[in-house]
Amino acid sequence: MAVIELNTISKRYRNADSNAVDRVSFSLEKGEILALVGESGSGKTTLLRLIAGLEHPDSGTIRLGEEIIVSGRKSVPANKRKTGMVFQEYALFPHLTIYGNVAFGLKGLKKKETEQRVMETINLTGLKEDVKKYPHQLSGGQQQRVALARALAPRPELLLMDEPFSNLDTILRDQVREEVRQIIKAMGITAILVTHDTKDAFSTADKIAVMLEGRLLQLDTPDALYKDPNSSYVADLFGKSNNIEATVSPRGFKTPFGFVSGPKDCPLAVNQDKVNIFFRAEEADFCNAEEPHLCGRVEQCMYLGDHMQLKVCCNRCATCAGGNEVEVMDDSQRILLKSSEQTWKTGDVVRFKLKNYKVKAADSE
Ligand SMILES: Nc1ncnc2c1ncn2[C@@H]1O[C@H](COP(=O)(O)OP(=O)(O)OP(=O)(O)O)[C@@H](O)[C@H]1O
Repeated sequence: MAVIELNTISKRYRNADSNAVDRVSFSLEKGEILALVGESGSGKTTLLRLIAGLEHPDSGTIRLGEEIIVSGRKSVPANKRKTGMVFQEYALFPHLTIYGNVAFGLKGLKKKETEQRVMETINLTGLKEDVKKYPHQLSGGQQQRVALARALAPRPELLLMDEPFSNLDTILRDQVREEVRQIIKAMGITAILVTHDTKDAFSTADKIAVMLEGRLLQLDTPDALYKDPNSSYVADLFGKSNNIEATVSPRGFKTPFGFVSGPKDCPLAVNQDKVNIFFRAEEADFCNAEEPHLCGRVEQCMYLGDHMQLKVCCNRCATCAGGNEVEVMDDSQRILLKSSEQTWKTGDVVRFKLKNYKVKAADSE
């Protein structure tokens, strides 16, 4: 059984024109980490607060473990829900030691049990040397671990984290993400984190939910979201993508860059004349003229340190000297390719083949 299950949860703030959270449903299995990503105002924090019990939805139900915690007017109070919360600014108690901070949420346990639980959690989070220190004596990364230990000490069924890495500098952030993931995984806890940063989501989460205007656009594994996004919004959120128009023919797809051989059992190809071919820059391989290939001309080269990014125009575009016909260029006739070679220049002919691509309905964008 899923640890947490949301069913068509909606929330509209007083005097607002639209829902901050709009009919969101999903469930998570034990030990899964979910990242909620989306632009500012998309409803991520509101959704987290609804799960934590800091807000009440207008409709929908939430189940945590075996208990329905939200349904109609029923709402289990926040302090009775088996959730732990880590806030952006950590919210540690400055007058308490690390031990005191971690022990804070363990009221009700006997002294010996409390001691055992605190030390167990402190060991897991690598804070053993710091138990007697105060928060101001610790680095940002260490404070983050204290906040995590404090949330985990009561052994919640669900850990909620609101922008947990945003106070850390870039180098520390990479390290802390990894540590946080390892700790959560070691404890087998189900977790939801809210972040603006797609790198946080990719490196920490097992699944990512993309939100826009209160709605859940797509919830999938990082790999599936990257390689098979269900909308151009999701595709562009995780890096530049190529989405070229194509016409279906018996053996494949005619694109402005040439012919792409079709997979044998492509369901879209049967019923549709026009489709989109979707691929990431790194899913194209450069090749020579002897192999079957797609072809275009370099319109712009960008040196990006570890690779060159080539903006490539199809041969039919107005800006390409080699075009037989002049057409008005639209975005579908420009693509991005990645190259480790640094010898490209504007106007060069580029031949490439697609290692991977997805066929999408032309009207799916
Ligand atoms: N307490 C509130 N009262 C009224 N409106 C609110 C309140 N909190 C959030 N909102 C509105 O609800 C919508 C969703 O906000 P929310 O904070 O959940 O988004 P978010 O994705 O977490 O944004 P951010 O990344 O900037 O924190 C926004 O339009 C916001 O202005």
